[in-house]
Amino acid sequence: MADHEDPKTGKKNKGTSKEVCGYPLSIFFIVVNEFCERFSYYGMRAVLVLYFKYFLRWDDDLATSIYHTFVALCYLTPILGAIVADSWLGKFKTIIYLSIVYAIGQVAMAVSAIHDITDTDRDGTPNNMTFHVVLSMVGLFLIALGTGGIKPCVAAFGGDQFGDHQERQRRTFFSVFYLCINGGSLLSTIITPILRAQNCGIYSKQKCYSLAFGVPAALMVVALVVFIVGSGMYYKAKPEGNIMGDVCKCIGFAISNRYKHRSKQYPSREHWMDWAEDKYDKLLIAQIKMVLKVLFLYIPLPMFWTLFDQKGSRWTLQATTMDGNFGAIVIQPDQMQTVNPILILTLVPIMDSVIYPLIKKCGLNFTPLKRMTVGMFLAALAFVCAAVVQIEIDVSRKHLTYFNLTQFVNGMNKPVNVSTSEVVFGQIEKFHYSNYSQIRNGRATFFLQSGQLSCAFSRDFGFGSSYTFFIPSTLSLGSNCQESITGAEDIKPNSVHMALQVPQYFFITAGEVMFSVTGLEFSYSQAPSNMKAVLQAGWLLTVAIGNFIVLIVAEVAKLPKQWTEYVLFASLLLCVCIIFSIMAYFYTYIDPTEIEAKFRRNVGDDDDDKNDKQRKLEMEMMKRDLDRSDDEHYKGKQTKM
Ligand SMILES: N[C@@H](CC(=O)O)C(=O)NCC(=O)O
Repeated sequence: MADHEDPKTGKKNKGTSKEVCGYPLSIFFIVVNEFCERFSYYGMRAVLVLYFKYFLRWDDDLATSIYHTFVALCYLTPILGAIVADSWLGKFKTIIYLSIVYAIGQVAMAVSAIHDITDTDRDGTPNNMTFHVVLSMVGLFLIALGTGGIKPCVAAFGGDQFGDHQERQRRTFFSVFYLCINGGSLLSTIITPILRAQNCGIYSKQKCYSLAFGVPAALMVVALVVFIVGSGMYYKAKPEGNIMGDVCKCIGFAISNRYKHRSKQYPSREHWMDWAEDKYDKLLIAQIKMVLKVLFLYIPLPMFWTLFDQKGSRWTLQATTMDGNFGAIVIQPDQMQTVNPILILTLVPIMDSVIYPLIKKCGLNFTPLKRMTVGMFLAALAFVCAAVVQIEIDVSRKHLTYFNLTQFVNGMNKPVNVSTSEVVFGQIEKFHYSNYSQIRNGRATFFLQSGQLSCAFSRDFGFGSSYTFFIPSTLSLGSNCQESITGAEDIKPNSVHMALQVPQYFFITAGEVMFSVTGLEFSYSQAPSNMKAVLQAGWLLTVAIGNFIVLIVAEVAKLPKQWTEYVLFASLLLCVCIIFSIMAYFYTYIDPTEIEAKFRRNVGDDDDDKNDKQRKLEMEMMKRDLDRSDDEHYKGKQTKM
């Protein structure tokens, strides 16, 4: 669809096919697409670490490492997506093609979690683990490519749909978009752990990871279909050329040119990027300088993500050693992650409409960089809370899992069959015992059958407990199993309650609102008009690096106690927070539009009747303006930090 220009106002009006309440109708499809895609991503991610641990039977460290490698990959691929969209396919086609790759990846994950495929001896465990590992790794790679690749495209594609006369609607769209992300994440993080906790299988029943991955796969297909249905209504901007490539080439030229002219006989230039002036447009150089200033500030940021993304790994594993019985409901360890989107949905409006205005009323200038510093501090505090909870668990804990394990000893002189509605213990020979089997938390009823003898008994199981039940030799027709069968508690249930994780979730989410939401807006406001995507990709790269840091620190530190690792991460972030606050203090806000306008006025117009000397003088003044960042505009105020 082409741009339409209002002949009276001269304003651009893009997606004019249909409008609802001032919004282009096409936006509806994009918002629904984002909701389904985030449901798919967060739903799969919520159960991932438990899939590694309990299905693939990896230890905590390997599970955590692969989890963070995957998340890191998801945030490395946005660069790829941005390049493909900008220089080749355009956003629309990139979203379509990569969504297909994404959906295939999700399906591969779901198939990899079907234990029956390789369970040749039908004992409930896969016999060819390599098949499951390889298929799930291929699936995760495709998902990372898809989700990361479309990430910088979808929001920007949504923004493209608005005409110049729809500024207010465009702003609202971005807020709704963020709420949709967290709505999708909230729902999926509730639903997929419930699906995972079901028992399913053809030959034997096991935890249903295939369903927990299958539903996100289905939602990704829905996301794709919804996006395609809206196809006829979208405004599809043409690819603008590979701006990232231009930026890299320009920087490369500046460095090599500087190196060529390293001898003292050449006068030095004010900024090293000025060495690119011999070949590149001054406007492009000015824009790159703005980007580099922000990228420099990004250097300490990965540490925040290092802590933030551990809620999906270490914190979920921590929850497996806790008691999730909340009375009316029983919370699964992976469901604790829902606390984050719930708090996001409440904290974002509270911050925007109450806290920030209140701080402003108190006369404090709570600039974006100050907010981000406070956000980092809150994340460090969250890890201190996690360490305290961990100490509490270590003191009370006797074992490492939240599953309940049960075995039977048959004291009778004949075989007996034991089962529940979900688990089959099978036939236990006389004077023999069964293997341990996993039993769901809460009340379970066991059915015993031996010849004419048939009876049932029920017991309550606390999180993480383990029992051995004795079937007495005296058990006979008409016996009361409820009274005759005795049980010994091998392992006591977990006693530290999952509610104790709420403070750490509160601090990490308050930190996220201050750090992440503000950081996104900061990156957008400080980026030159044609490099907003470059800075978004740079911002997402900090998430990727943060996840790699988890791997490095966990590998290098190899701390014996989990709580000491939490304290280590909190201390590291605190140090980084101090460094960032110093860097932020020296940062001065710029108004990219103003700087660009000055350059355009003075550089682009060759027909200008100013004489060369005058123009040169003005250019020098502007360059100084930029290098010293004299334009300390932030929302119309002179401000530092
Ligand atoms: N708060 C997160 C969602 C979550 O962790 O459940 C968020 O908003 N992330 C941004 C995104 O783009 O996914």
